[in-house]
Amino acid sequence: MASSTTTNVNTMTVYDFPVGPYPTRVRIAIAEKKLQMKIRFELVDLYKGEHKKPEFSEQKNYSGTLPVLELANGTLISECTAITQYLDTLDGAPSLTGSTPLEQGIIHMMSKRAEIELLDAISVYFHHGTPGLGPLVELYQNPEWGFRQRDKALRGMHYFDKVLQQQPFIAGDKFSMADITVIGGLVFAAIVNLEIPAECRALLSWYERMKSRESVATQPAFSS
Ligand SMILES: N[C@@H](CCC(=O)N[C@@H](CS(=O)(=O)O)C(=O)NCC(=O)O)C(=O)O
Repeated sequence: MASSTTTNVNTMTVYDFPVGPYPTRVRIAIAEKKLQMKIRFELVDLYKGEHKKPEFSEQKNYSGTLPVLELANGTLISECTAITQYLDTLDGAPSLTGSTPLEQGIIHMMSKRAEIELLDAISVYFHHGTPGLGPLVELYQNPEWGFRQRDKALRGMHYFDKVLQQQPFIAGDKFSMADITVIGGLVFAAIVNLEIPAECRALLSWYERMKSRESVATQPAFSS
C-alpha cells in the first residue's frame, strides 16, 4: 500500500481505489462536504489482491473491501453509507443524509434500495459474470448467479427511471446520499459495459445533471 510521508495529526485517511464505484461514492461525499484538505488517500490495489491480505482484512476492514475511513485517532469506519453519514454530520449541518427524521428515513431507504437493486447487483455481476479482479482474487465464481444479478440491475435502472420521472432527485427534491449511491451504480455499469437502456430517459437526463456537478466531474472515475 502506497503512503505519503507527511500526515497532519488531524488528517483522516481513506483507503482507496480511485476509480472504484464504492470509493467514488465516498470521494463525491468528501467533495460535496469540502473536506478534501482534511483527508489523504492511500491506494490499496484491488487487482493485486492487497485488500484480501491479512494486514488489510485484520488491521483495517474484516470485510476486506474499500473504502475504509481511518480517523486521526485510529478509529476505522468502513461501509460507504456509514462513512458518508459520519462525514456529513461532522460539521453539524448534514446536507447528504437528511436534516429531519423523515428526510433521514427516506434518504437511507432510497440509498439502500440503490445498493440492493443496482450497485451491489452490478458488483455481483462483475465478480461472477466477468473476469472481475482476475483469478488471483476471484477464487469462486458462479456465472449464472452473476448474470441473474445483471438482469436485476437492469430492472433497477428502469425502477430509478420511474422514480426520476416524478422527482428531480433519487430521494425527493434535494441532492442526497441516495443520488451518490445511484451514481456509484452507474459508474459500475460503465465498467462492465452495461448500458443504461435508451428508454430510461429520465435516468439518462438525471445522470447528465449529476455528471455536471463539480463533486462528480472531478472524480477519477469520470476523467476521460
Ligand atoms: N458494502 C461495501 C462494499 C464495498 C465494496 O465492494 N468495495 C469494492 C471496491 S470497488 O470495486 O468499488 O472499487 C471492493 O472492495 N471490491 C473488492 C472485492 O470485492 O474483492 C461498502 O458499501 O463499502
